[in-house]
Amino acid sequence: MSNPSKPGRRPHGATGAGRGNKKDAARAAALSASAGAVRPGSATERLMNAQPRGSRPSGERAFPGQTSAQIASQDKLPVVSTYVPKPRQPVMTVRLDQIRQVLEEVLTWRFAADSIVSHWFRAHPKLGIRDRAEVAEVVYDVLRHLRRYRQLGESGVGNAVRRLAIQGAIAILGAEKVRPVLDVGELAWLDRIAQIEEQSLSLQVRSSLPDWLFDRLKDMPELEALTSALNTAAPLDIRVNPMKADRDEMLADLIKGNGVRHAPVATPYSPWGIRLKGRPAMNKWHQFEHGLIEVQDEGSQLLALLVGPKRGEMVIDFCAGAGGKTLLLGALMRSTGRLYAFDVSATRLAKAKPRFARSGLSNIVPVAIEHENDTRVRRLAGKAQRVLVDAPCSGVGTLRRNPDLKWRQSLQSLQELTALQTKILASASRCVAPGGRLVYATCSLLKEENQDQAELFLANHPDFELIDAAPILASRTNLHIEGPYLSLRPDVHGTDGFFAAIFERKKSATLKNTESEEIQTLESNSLAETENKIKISREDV
Ligand SMILES: C[S@@+](CC[C@H](N)C(=O)[O-])C[C@H]1O[C@@H](n2cnc3c(N)ncnc32)[C@H](O)[C@@H]1O
Repeated sequence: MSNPSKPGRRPHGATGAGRGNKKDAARAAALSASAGAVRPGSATERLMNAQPRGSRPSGERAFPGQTSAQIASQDKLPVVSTYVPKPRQPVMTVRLDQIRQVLEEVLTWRFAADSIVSHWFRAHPKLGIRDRAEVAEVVYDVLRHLRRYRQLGESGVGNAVRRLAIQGAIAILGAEKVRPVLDVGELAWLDRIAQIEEQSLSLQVRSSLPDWLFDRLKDMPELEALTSALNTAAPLDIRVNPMKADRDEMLADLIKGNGVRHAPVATPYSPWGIRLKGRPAMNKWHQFEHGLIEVQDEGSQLLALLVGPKRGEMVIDFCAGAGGKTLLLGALMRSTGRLYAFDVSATRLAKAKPRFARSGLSNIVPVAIEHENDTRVRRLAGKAQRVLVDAPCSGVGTLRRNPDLKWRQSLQSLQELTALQTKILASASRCVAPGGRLVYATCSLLKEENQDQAELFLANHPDFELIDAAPILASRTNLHIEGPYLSLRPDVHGTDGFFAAIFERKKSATLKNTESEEIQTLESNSLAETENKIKISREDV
């Protein structure tokens, strides 16, 4: 953090002695007023007597009898400043206050934690990289352990958010750095909570889960391992662009180049993944700028294998968002065919555009739709060989990266999300051609959003059948799952929590009346005359 009172830093406007600018006289006057007795021959005395350099005729010495070496050394006098430092606060005092400020914003839950943190950093541009990292890491630690920290904080006094900041700072930065800046009351409180046995706290509190979420996870096997993994920061997974790079070559390049400090290793399952430690500023790497690599969790990479798009096909990424999965699908299609990237959020699609540009893909058609049943969706009824629904979901599988989600979601939002997922899945399924596949995916661990949705879909869509994900993955990776669904867990697979189900539209399926009517209407509206009689141009979709 920028601190004007730091030793060695010159306050704004202070210049080196002997520079001879107009401020020298005033500075000398100030010095004489403040310095008291000036030691004869000292640097201060020389500074006070020095003429501004510009006023000295060329070649004339400042003091008769001075050698040129003495004059030269006079130009290198130590910095003397009129700055009177305020009593300095210890760095940790400032840090705790910064963390408290950010937490107070985040805990309103009005916006996602990552946007609040970035916004706060933009408002404090003088913070250095390390300052930012410390603030962000502690804020995220507090979000991960909020319920436990709140319970332990109850026995303290004063500002409750500060007590959260203290617990987070101790966990991330160490008690030896934090304790020296605490007051007696805070130290006594810390000593009291240190006596509490961790196991005496309920599992809900220990794992810092809200009740609605705990109730839904509690019957999962190895619950403590799961919750502990969800409360641990994730590594950074990146993916090579198969159109432009080879994973092994990229790995070698990173190991000897800009990735060396982040211990890059191949991800265990995805053929395109590389895992990095820490938080590299990867968006400044030339490999990123040239579209050779992208950030993508290994679980998301595996989804593309389940979709399995081929060259020349028509494929729809129904909830494309910022295009993470679209990019890999497009590359697997070798930039041929047509890949529609639908989303109701034009803002998210706009964020995808620079990624599409970097990737070098030319087969992607981004389309901002009004809702899942938009006319532009209905025009594609029965046309697509592959449709991916990466559905909006609770995001419980991504708590390692987005710990605020567990506090920002609720039972009510979960119910709204599941209703939306059902509707999106039904609409998207209409786009699937007979014999084509629909992949439904979430980054959730919750049965309501996963298995229950898959079963409901199958019950309501007898023209679709479930395809086992296990052999598809076994043929391309060394990931062996039970099937028929893909369920990934951070504690077992080292990825975010993911779910995917594959449905195939029976070859014998005939388009439902409503679907054929939609096509006929569109044809009679003279949108026809392209492949399969329905024209969906890049412009009009
Ligand atoms: C899990 S995110 C998708 C992430 C994206 N596939 C990626 O890999 O970056 C879900 C997306 O669904 C979109 N969405 C929400 N409601 C939708 C709807 N009714 N139809 C289509 N997309 C919708 C959201 O805007 C959001 O971008």
